Amino acid sequence: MTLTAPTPQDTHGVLSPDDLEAALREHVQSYHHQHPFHLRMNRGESTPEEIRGWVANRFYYQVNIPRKDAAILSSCPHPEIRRRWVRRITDHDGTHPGEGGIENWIRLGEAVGLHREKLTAHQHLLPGVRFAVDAYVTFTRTRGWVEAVASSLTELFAPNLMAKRLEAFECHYTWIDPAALAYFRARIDQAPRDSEHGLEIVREYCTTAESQAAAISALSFKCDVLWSQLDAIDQAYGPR
Ligand SMILES: O=C(O)c1cc(C(=O)O)c2c(n1)C(=O)C(=O)c1cc(C(=O)O)[nH]c1-2
Repeated sequence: MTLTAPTPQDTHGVLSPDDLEAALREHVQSYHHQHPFHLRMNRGESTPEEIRGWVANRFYYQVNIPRKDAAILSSCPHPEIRRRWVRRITDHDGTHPGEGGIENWIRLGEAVGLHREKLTAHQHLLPGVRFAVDAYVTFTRTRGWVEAVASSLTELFAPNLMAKRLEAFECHYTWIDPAALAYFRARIDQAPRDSEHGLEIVREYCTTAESQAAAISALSFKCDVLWSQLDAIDQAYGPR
């Protein structure tokens, strides 16, 4: 195979890494921080029942995140990427029983009045949330690993929302023990580290018009996953 400089035709429609990143970042417009359920929650207007419904249903997302990360690990052929990506699994699962993000989420559940056994058995799970989360896991199992990585990039937008949420919980929902908010405190540092890595991968590997379009549509799909979860939660627990 001869290596020649790309002709103008080869690069037609291909974005520079910076333009690709800008196109991805534009998706903040459809991120779930704008969902009416989150807006009400951050204004301090959610009832205890709404908060409980949200915590119980978001638990299904939480427990499935390490499963989708394991799917990405299984299809990624690069040891140097897997070595960094694997950290996401231990962040959520912990390295010992009683540690990690899932356990912290269960403690949040208990602090809002949910029973550990009912929460972990998904007894409160709404069908719309199940379908949305399952669609995310299936996406990462069936698409190429770079597309799956791109779908995680909603985390680019998460730290602002987490910081606002933490403030709202501490200020408005004083019936919740602040120690139970450990999950959100941890994510404020973890999300930027994770999204920086994801972005680095997408910038490096999406070098054709097709792969760039696939990355952008993966992120759009993921915004829909998050939005659909909240639609289902809002419909079940929000004001009529
Ligand atoms: O509470 C949120 O608004 C929120 C959003 C997101 C996100 O944007 O995908 C994640 C999380 N939380 C989160 O806690 C988390 O661990 C997480 C992992 C991922 C992912 O796709 O890999 N997103 C998110």
